Amino acid sequence: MEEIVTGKQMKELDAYTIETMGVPSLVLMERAGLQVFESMKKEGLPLSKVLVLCGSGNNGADGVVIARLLFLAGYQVHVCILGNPEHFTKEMKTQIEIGRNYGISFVKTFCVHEYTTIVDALLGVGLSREVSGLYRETIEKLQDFSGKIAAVDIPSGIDADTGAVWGCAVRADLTVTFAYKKAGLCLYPGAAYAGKLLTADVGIYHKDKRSPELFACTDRELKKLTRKPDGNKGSFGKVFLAAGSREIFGAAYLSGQAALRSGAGMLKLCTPKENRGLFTCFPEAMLALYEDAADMENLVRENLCWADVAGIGPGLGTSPQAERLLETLLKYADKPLVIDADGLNLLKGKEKLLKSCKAPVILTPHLGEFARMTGISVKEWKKNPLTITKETAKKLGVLLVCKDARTIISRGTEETCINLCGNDGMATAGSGDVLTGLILGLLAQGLSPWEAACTGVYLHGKAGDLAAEKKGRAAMLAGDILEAAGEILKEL
Ligand SMILES: NC(=O)C1=CN([C@@H]2O[C@H](COP(=O)(O)OP(=O)(O)OC[C@H]3O[C@@H](n4cnc5c(N)ncnc54)[C@H](OP(=O)(O)O)[C@@H]3O)[C@@H](O)[C@H]2O)[C@@H](O)CC1
Ligand SMILES: Nc1ncnc2c1ncn2[C@@H]1O[C@H](COP(=O)(O)OP(=O)(O)O)[C@@H](O)[C@H]1O
Ligand SMILES: [K+]
Repeated sequence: MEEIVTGKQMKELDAYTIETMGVPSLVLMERAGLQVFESMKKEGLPLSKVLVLCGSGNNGADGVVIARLLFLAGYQVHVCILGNPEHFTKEMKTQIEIGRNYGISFVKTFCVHEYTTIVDALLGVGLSREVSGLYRETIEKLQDFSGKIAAVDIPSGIDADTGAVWGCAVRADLTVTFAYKKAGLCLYPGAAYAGKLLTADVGIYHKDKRSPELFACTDRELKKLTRKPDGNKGSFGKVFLAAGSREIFGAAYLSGQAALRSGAGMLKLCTPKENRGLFTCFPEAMLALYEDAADMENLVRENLCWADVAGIGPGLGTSPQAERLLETLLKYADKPLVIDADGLNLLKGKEKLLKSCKAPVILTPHLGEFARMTGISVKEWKKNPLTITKETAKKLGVLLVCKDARTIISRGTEETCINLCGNDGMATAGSGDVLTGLILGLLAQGLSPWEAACTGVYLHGKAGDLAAEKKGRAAMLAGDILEAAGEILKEL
C-alpha cells in the first residue's frame, strides 16, 4: 500500500526529520529542488526559457533552489518572488542569498508569453487562507500561458487535505510532490489541477513505522491473491447472489460473472422464476428461483447455510419480493454480506435491522445512492469525503465503499483507503455491478471484508484502465472491465 498524508502530517514528518533525526532543513530542500529539476528534464518540459514564481515560505525557497540548478545547467531562467519580505522564512532568506551569489536573475515583473515553462513555487502545504491580492492576480495570469507548468509539491491554491480550490489555483502539467502524496492531490478537484503526479524521495524519515491513516492500494495487494494448487471449487468459496428482476437481467449476469472471474469456486444466483430462460447463456451459475415474497425465509436460510458469502442488489428492483429478500438476508446472514444498487435503495428506514445484522456488511453506494440512503447531499460529501465516509460507516456499523472518480473506503476506524486508479470510461452502465461481483469473489476466497473491499476496488480500477487502453474510454463497456479483470489476475 502507499501512504497518503495531510498537510499537517507532512509538516510533522518534516519537523521530525529535521529536529529528531538532525537532517538540516536546507539538505531536504536541496534534494527537493534537485528532484523537481530532474523530473522536468525527464518529462521533456521545454526548458529554453523558464520563469520560477516563488512565494515567501519554504515552497518558494524550493523554487529558488530549482532556479539555481537550472542556471547552473545552462538554462535561461528568471525568478520572481511574490510576497512580503518580512514574512520570508529563514530558509528563503538563505536561498535568495545563495542565488544572488551565483548571479541568477531576479525579476520584479514579467510577461508570461516570454517563457516556455513556468515553475509554480508560490504556495505549498502551508496554504492557510483564500488566495487573494498579488498571488491571485499572478495565478490568474497563468490561465493565458500556453507553455508548460510544473508545480512544486502541490499546485498553488489547492488545499493539501481536501483538494478544494482556495479561490483560485494553478493548473499544472506536472506536479512533483515530496515524500508522500498529499490527500488534496488524490481528491478532486485537486487531482485534476495536478496534471501528471510524481512522488519524489527527499529523505523524510520516521523511526516508528506507523500504520497510515490514509492509503491507496498498489499491485502489492493484488499480488497477495494466490491460488492453492490442491484447492477445489468448495475451497475457493461459494457465492450466493440475489440479483436481477423481471425487468433487469444483465446486472445479475455481470455481477455473477465477476464473482467467478475473480476466482470464486461456485455461484448461485437468486432471481425471479420467470428469469429462468435468460440464464441459459450463463451455464456456470446455479439458480435459486423465487416466485413471491412468501418463498423467501426457507430459500434464504438454506442458501446461507450453503454459501460462504452473500450479496444482494444488482438489478434487483424494489418490488415487495426484493424488499422481503433484503430483510430476510439481514435477519439471518452470519457470513459477509455485500449490499449494492437496489439493495441500498431498499435500505432506507431499515437502519435498525441493518445494525442488528450479525454478519459484517459491506455497502457499495455510488454518490446518488449514498445521498438517498443518508440524506447527505453529493455536494456536501464532495466537500469532505474522507470524514463523511468515515462517520457514516461508523454510524451505520458497516464497511462503506463510496464509489466515485476517487472511491473512498472506510469501516469507521482511523484508517481510510482511497482508490487512485480507474478512469471516466468506467462511468458506464453495469460497471458497479462488476465491482460487487469482484468483491464477492475475493470474500469467497477468504479475504477479510476490509481486504476484499480495498483490493476489489483497486482491481476494478486497474481493469477499467486496461479496458480503456484496449477499447477507448468512450467505447468501453462494463463487460470489457469484467474481461480485463480476468486478464489482470492472469498477469499476476
Ligand atoms: N524543510 C522543510 O520543512 C521542507 C519543506 N519543503 C517545502 O516547504 C513547503 C512548506 O513550506 P511552508 O510551511 O513554509 O509553507 P508554504 O507552502 O511555503 O506557504 C507558507 C507561506 O505562504 C503564505 N500564505 C499562506 N496562505 C496564503 C495565501 N492564501 N495567500 C498568500 N500567502 C499565503 C504564508 O504567509 P503568511 O501566513 O506568513 O502571511 C507563508 O509565507 C512544502 O510544500 C515544500 O514545498 C520541502 O523543501 C522539503 C523540506
Ligand atoms: N470518472 C471516473 N473515474 C474513475 N472511476 C469511475 C469514474 N466514474 C465512475 N467510476 C467507477 O465506476 C463504477 C460505477 O458504478 P455504478 O455507478 O454503481 O454503476 P452501475 O450502477 O451502472 O453498475 C464505480 O466503481 C465508480 O467508482
Ligand atoms: K506550489
